[in-house]
Amino acid sequence: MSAGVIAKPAVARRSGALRGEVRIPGDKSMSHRALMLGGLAAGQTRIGGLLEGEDVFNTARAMQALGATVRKEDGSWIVHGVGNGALLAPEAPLDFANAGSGCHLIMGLVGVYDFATTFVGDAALSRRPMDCVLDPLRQMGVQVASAEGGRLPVTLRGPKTANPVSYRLPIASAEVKSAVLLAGLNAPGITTLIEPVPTGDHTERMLQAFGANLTVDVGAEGERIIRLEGQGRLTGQDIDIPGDPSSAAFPLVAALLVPGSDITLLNVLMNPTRAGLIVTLQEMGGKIDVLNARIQGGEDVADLRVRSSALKGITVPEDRAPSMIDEYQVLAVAAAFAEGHTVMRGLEELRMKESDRLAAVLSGLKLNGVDCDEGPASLVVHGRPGGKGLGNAAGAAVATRLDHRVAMSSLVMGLASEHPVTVDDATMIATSFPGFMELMAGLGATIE
Ligand SMILES: O=C(O)C1=C[C@@H](OP(=O)(O)O)[C@@H](O)[C@H](O)C1
Ligand SMILES: C=C(OP(=O)(O)O)C(=O)O
Repeated sequence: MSAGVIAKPAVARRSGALRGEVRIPGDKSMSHRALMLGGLAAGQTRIGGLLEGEDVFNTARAMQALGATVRKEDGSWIVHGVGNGALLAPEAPLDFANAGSGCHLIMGLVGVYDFATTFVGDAALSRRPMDCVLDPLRQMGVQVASAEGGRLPVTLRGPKTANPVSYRLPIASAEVKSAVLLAGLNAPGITTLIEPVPTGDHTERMLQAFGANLTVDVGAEGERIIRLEGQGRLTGQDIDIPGDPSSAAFPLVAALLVPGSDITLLNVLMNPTRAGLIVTLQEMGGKIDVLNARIQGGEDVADLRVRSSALKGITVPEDRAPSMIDEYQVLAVAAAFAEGHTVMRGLEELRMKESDRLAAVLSGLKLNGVDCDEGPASLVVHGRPGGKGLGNAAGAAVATRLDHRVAMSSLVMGLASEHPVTVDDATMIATSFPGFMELMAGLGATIE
């Protein structure tokens, strides 16, 4: 719950078959980047399909504080940028509330400028260590002042001229990669980023679309080597943002679990660096048909027909984690209804999100009768097909810990469990999926 907002509990009950066709709201990762690059580029950027969620609005406000103008006109968002290298010093701290991606990326974007910028956030964001981004920025010559453990509030002041670095990502994180690349935009010469395991590539794609000189090569050990020439010209673009696969995940898993369901999710981003959940659920026996596969604005997009399915537990390949990092909680819910065990490994990053998501998912599942085990970076779920005995008949509520995805995945679980599933607070859902309740109700889900 953000400061000043009253907690709103919610309860999901076993539903009849889910039916219908729905459009998924815009991709959050692309929405952040479109506002940032639009605000930086010279001229006008028009964004269609922007996610109108709290996280994205905080990025829009930050870009305004840095000199861009942002307004809505005829259903699209119009951004006028300042030109690469010409961001203005903000007059007040930039408040990112719950949004890690907005905060991490803008630390890179503006942290290398020769003025002070302060970053603040809500209790969940203030708990998240920022060193993953602060370390490479220090190497670029940025002075960092932070609360203990590299936490918010953080103040950054760039040098007169930033050093372009060659940086090997120590963790598989699209946010860290993007922060370094965005910082490289304001450093003379070539910034090189070496990525041992591929992560979400929206920053690379969008930088190229805005005119940056950016190349991607594959090294001898299969690593991606990204080179960006700093201080080049960026020019405003027209961008159409497809639906967010991380949001599509909730109605998708609900339809797999609720008997008799048959739904279609329209306009879903299918970029392979983001589509790990769909592949995993198909391997578990999920009936997911990829329809009308097409390229839209340089990205793979498709419609997904999803029918209820008898799922089987699998071992999820560890190297798939970056392509479904935000989807493990709802995958754990799917696994709770699958025959056999589902093993998920390589999840250390999950402890650094809005909540310690491994701990949160484990306690939510246990509260609702699921048999599961947690390791330092792993989760094993022992499924119960049909959901018999799952849910919490006494109405005990899952603690959502300021985490939108804990709230949504728990509610999905309640739609197929024998007993209801209750969450203590659904307000955070507005950060990434403001129309979640209405969309689910439109498909026939019973969530109050
Ligand atoms: O690049 C992005 O927009 C994101 C990358 C992921 O974070 P990490 O790269 O830190 O794992 C993901 O969890 C987050 O929701 C969005
Ligand atoms: C981790 C997430 O986002 P962020 O890092 O932007 O807070 C998320 O949306 O699940």
